[in-house]
This record gives sequence, C-alpha cells and structure tokens, in this order.
Amino acid sequence: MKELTRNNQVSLTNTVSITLNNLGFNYSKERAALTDVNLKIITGEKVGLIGANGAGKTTLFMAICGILTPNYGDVQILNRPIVPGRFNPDIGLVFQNPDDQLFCPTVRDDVAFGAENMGLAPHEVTERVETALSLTGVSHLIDRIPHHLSGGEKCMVAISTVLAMQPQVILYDEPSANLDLKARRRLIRFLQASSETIMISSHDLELILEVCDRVILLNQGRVIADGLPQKIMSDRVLMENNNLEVPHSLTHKH
Ligand SMILES: Nc1ncnc2c1ncn2[C@@H]1O[C@H](COP(=O)(O)OP(=O)(O)OP(=O)(O)O)[C@@H](O)[C@H]1O
Repeated sequence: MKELTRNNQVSLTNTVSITLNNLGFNYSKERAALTDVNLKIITGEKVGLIGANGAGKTTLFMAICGILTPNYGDVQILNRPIVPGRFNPDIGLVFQNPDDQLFCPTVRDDVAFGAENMGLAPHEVTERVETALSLTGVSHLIDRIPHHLSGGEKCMVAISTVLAMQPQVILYDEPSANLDLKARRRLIRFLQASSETIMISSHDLELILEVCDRVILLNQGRVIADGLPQKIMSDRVLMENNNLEVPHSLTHKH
C-alpha cells in the first residue's frame, strides 16, 4: 500500500528502516549499558530518544550504526543486518561533538570525505558536497578551516558531512548542545524539513516536541516508554521517575 508523506513523497506504508532484535551491550561485566532493546522504526519517522545522563542513548546509537558490537541481539537497517565495524552508507551518525566529525583542513574536504570513500566519481562528490552544504544553509563556509568555525557553524557542517553520503537513516546525537537560540532554531527547521528516517537523542525536550512524531524513553539501557511525544512527556510521574521534567510548553497547556 502506498501513501503520500508530509513531504509529498510516495512511500511504502510501514516499511521498516531500523529493526533492533533483543539488543544487549555492556562495556564491563558489572553493569549492562543496553538490555533487551526491541524496536522497529518505520521509514520516514522522526523519533526522539530521551533519558537522563548515562541512560544509554549514545551507546544505543553506536550499536545501531555498528561502531559497537552488541553482546547479543542484532540490528537491521533497511532489512539488512548491520555488520559491526563495516562502513554502511545507508546509515549516518552525527556525533554529539562536531569536533569528532571534522578533521580535514577545509570544510570542502570534510564534507567530501565520506562521499569519496564511497568510491564516487569526483564530479559526483563535488555535486554532493554542494548539495549537502546548501541543504544545511552553510555553502558560504566551503573554503573555511573547520577548526575555526563557531559552534553553530560546526554543527551544520558536521551534519553536511553525513548528508553528503545520502544515507536513508540518520542518527543525531545531541544536535542542539551548545547552540545559541538562532542556531538552534535553524537546526529545528532543518530537522523538521528533512526527508530521511531520523532518530534524535536530546536533553532538549522542546526540540523533540517540535520535530518528532514519536519518542522513546530509556533508563539504564532499557526502553521504558515508546509513543507520542506529547503524551509521554506530559506524564509527570513517568518523567520524574526517570529523572526528567515535563517540558515547560506542556505544563502550560490545558
Ligand atoms: N567507553 C565506555 N566505557 C565504559 N563505560 C561507558 C563507556 N561509554 C559509556 N559508558 C557507560 O555506559 C552508560 C551509558 O552511557 P551513554 O553515554 O550511552 O549515555 P547517554 O544516555 O548518552 O548519556 P548523556 O545524556 O550523558 O550523553 C553510562 O553508565 C556510561 O558511564
């Protein structure tokens, strides 16, 4: 069955982009970082991932994209198993700290890096770099030194490095951390308009409310709740039991 999405693209209803089957991971024997995580993320969904410090959000992202090898369970992206350690252009991760993503002498080189590693022809790489920088609104930074950019500029360039690989699934780890109001607003508009299947880990619950149609709450590596952001985040008991607060905009709605 086909339907029109919000972006007027034809998509297959209920096509699954991310499948996690009974996923578990621990950094050490004493404590599990992820326990029995089962999830299906539908193509085109924008999913928020919330939870207190240390809940396992970054760990879950690293397991989904194959940077970490799960202790048990498996991950499928677009119905194909993820092989830990192997580059998979279908999925991209925007790191919490843009400095972990930017290491080349120029913005152009950084944004080209992933696309070049996919073995694309030089003219295709150039085209992708220009398209990615234009989508994030930072084409004017193409010749700059990444290291010298502001926090907001680095954030959008880091996102561009992932967009240039044109993954269908993108994981954003704390994308609004350290952004000023204007840069945060630009990021929110960008995320709202994005057409990929996305997961966004964030402590910025208002951002999740504005961007996401589903939210997943983690506590000590377990999924505690999964559903509509307004519903989950307005549940005061649930939020407080998980060391979170009901976002301001929901406390003032009647
Ligand atoms: N490299 C590591 N070695 C050992 N333990 C780790 C490592 N990275 C994370 N952990 C532990 O795993 C747990 C989950 O951490 P993780 O960074 O995934 O949480 P998070 O939800 O992303 O937290 P935050 O909101 O603070 O970014 C924490 O207890 C953390 O101390």
